[in-house]
Amino acid sequence: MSKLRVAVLGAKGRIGSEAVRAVEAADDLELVAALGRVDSLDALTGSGAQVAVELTTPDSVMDNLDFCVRHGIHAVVGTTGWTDERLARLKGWLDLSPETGVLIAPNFSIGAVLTMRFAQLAAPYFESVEVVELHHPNKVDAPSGTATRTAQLIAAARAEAGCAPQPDATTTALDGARGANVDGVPVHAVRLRGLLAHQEVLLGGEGETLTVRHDSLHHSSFMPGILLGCRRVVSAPGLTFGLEHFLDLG
Ligand SMILES: NC(=O)C1=CN([C@@H]2O[C@H](COP(=O)(O)OP(=O)(O)OC[C@H]3O[C@@H](n4cnc5c(N)ncnc54)[C@H](OP(=O)(O)O)[C@@H]3O)[C@@H](O)[C@H]2O)C=CC1
Ligand SMILES: O=C(O)C1=N[C@H](C(=O)O)C[C@H](O)C1
Repeated sequence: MSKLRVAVLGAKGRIGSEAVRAVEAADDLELVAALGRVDSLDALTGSGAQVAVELTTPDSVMDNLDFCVRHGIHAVVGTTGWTDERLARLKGWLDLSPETGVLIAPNFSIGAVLTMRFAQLAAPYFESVEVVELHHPNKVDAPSGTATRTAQLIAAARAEAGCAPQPDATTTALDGARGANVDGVPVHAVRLRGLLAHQEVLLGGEGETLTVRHDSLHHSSFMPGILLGCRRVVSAPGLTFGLEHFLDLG
């Protein structure tokens, strides 16, 4: 059986370099290009890449995806910075290339995907919910894509269940003291040397709290999700947002 031809964009970065090794080690995948910021995207078409793994920066990802979709190259995207406006632009490109698939995964680790699912499940049963994400200090964005997505899922679950807005009696606060407000859910971002990628969802009700915590201790935690994304995206045309759609979570 022929191997799936995979390229990595952002190949010298923290996660990109790990992805290069993971693709090289996979029996059913062939690494055909490993590109950095200065390399031409023509290497994608020249190498016959079928899937591009996009692990660059929020300022590069749109141009890279524009190129991939225009050339019918499927994409597995871990890069953050997704807004409604960016998603709409991407969907517009995909409409013109209906056989091409793009997976955007706010987080490729199974533990983080499950954290989001557990938080979504628990959120309607508690009066208060806050998200705390903790990352290495070289991370360019805040809050993390995972924390933003987690808060959006929590807010949607609470709205669907008819929950009242959560109480917050703060009348004075220093700017930022209550974190960022994502759809009504406070999200706090910690940047600390020694950390990699961590998240806590704190839920509080009368006389009890529940904490859902996930820790990525090494970039290897993201690799099974990236490899699964490569294998599945080729038969999933259009936009898939979230790795959970490629997992059988029941
Ligand atoms: N979804 C998930 O599970 C995960 C997502 N991420 C996300 O992935 C992204 C990368 O993170 P991280 O590896 O830590 O960041 P790094 O800064 O370590 O890596 C980014 C790399 O991309 C390169 N780059 C920038 N622009 C381009 C371009 N146009 N073409 C090719 N390469 C380019 C950079 O090169 P240069 O240094 O020259 O600028 C750099 O080597 C972030 O958005 C991060 O949040 C990270 C981990 C997990
Ligand atoms: O930059 C990182 O490191 C990570 N980025 C992603 C995010 O913003 O959620 C995923 C993970 O948290 C690691």
